[in-house]
Amino acid sequence: MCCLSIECQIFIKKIIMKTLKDMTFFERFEADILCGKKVITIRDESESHYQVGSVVDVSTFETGRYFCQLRILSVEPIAFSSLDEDHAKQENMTLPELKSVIQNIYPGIERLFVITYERLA
Ligand SMILES: CC(=O)Nc1ccn([C@@H]2O[C@H](CO)[C@@H](O)[C@H]2O)c(=O)n1
Repeated sequence: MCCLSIECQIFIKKIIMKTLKDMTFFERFEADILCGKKVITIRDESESHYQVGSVVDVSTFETGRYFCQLRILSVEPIAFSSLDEDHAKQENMTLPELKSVIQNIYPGIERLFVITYERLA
């Protein structure tokens, strides 16, 4: 039995549902996303819940500033060791750059997910 009021439970559920539909990016990637040079993101398991076909509101990680909406096209598992030039190209980076960025964000994590998206106007 939950001791919170029904209003409180609904409020918490709304926050959770909104959080699951949001995505954040580091500010330095905003320009590449907006001009279509960066068409994937690579995330760990905690961010692998995005539903294919859903539309997510995107904001900056640093300040929470909204900057676009993306439609999720696919969510596929990928091992860190299997990342290749094709992934790097879709990130608008070289492969060593991409691996270094990911190692900084997700140190020691092998099990990752490639999320492909399209920007909505
Ligand atoms: C802010 C936040 O919550 N998390 C992340 C996680 C990842 N990324 C970018 O996705 C690609 C592969 O990981 C690279 O381009 C990353 O820098 C990001 O911008 N923000």
